[in-house]
Amino acid sequence: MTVIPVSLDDRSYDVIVENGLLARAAGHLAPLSRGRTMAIVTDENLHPHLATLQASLSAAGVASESIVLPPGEGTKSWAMLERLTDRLLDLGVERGDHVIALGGGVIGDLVGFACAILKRGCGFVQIPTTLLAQVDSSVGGKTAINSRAGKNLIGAFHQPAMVLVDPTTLDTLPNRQVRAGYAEVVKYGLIDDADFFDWCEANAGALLAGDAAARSHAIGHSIAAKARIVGEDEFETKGRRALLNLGHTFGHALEAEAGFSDRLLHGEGVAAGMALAYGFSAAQGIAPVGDAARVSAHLRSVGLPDGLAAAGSTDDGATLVAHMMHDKKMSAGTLPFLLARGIGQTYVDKTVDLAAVAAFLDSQPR
Ligand SMILES: NC(=O)c1ccc[n+]([C@@H]2O[C@H](COP(=O)([O-])OP(=O)(O)OC[C@H]3O[C@@H](n4cnc5c(N)ncnc54)[C@H](O)[C@@H]3O)[C@@H](O)[C@H]2O)c1
Ligand SMILES: O=C(O)C(=O)C[C@@H](O)[C@H](O)[C@H](O)COP(=O)(O)O
Ligand SMILES: [Zn+2]
Repeated sequence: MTVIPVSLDDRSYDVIVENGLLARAAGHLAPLSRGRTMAIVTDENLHPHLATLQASLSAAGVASESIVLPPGEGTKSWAMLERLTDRLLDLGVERGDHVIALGGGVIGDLVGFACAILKRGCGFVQIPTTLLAQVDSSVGGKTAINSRAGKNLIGAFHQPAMVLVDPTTLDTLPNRQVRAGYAEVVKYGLIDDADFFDWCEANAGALLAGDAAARSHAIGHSIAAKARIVGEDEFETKGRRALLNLGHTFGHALEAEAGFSDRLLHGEGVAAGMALAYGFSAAQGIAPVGDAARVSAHLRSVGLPDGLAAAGSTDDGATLVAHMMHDKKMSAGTLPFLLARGIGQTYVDKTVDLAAVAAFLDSQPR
């Protein structure tokens, strides 16, 4: 068992990583139940894992009620938020209760936001079941739904009380979803850890094939990186947490263009976005051209999009930049960009000319 602390004053919690943990989850959850029924929120693709969790709780004498939502990015919506909060209120969830989010980043983000606003805030626990959720979304307390204007625009910072990661749940995850989650793993190397990017280049094949040792290393290393950065800047006000947004300004625009559908998964948008961030950095003379080429080559080698063409983008640069204007990093009309001086040398640049970004995008092959 690996325990990774997330240190945030009175909002601190542990991320517990262990193969087979789901079947033993009640050992960690029962103390939070206060002898009351626990609500589990999940999606329709999680039935086997839901059964494992229910069995664990039931064996420990903890009653549970399950709320099963449709899968997919469309579930991060006002309609599903209303449906979920109505159900949680019907179940009589109190502020001192802990709702269990069992699923990927969609379930985690939606449940986290519902719990941030339910009765002005109740507790929740993350049990992430996708690679993306295990290495990124379940940790750090960003919660949100999408709105007509864009990605994650309605949300709150609300930390979970605990994160339980069972890497063996990934055995049932479709390959495309594993690859999409891998984009957020590579991100930690590109942000500030060139050695980890080297490790990714050497071990991506094994990791994506389900090798348990490679998977455990990637998950533990990624969670530790995220916990460190979130611990330095929980509310994204100090310029540190923004680094976790590498590739996301481009990526969210591409996701918006795809209508937040499975035409382009979040991780796929992030992969294309990271390639574009490195490509733009190289085009501006900030990063070596060879580093940008190495990033693109690695993403391509694992079957992730490495730019606009592979992401299926047809919009022109100005249209994509218009999507970016909704980015939450916007400040007094300026959009800070995550650029890089090289692999593992990402930084926040507040001087980027949006016309140059549009021109760069127009110069890219489609
Ligand atoms: N809050 C954050 O810090 C943060 C970080 C990164 C991403 N996100 C958000 O996370 C979302 C993407 O999350 P995701 O990639 O996990 O997608 P997801 O939640 O849609 O899950 C992907 C698919 O896999 C299925 N699935 C989940 N676990 C499974 C399993 N073990 N076996 C079989 N099928 C399974 C789901 O039903 C779904 O169809 C995006 O909305 C993104 O914005 C949030
Ligand atoms: O935790 C963070 O901070 C991140 O930026 C992690 C990202 O992978 C994640 O996709 C996040 O939801 C994007 O943040 P947003 O503020 O741009 O919605
Ligand atoms: Zn992300």
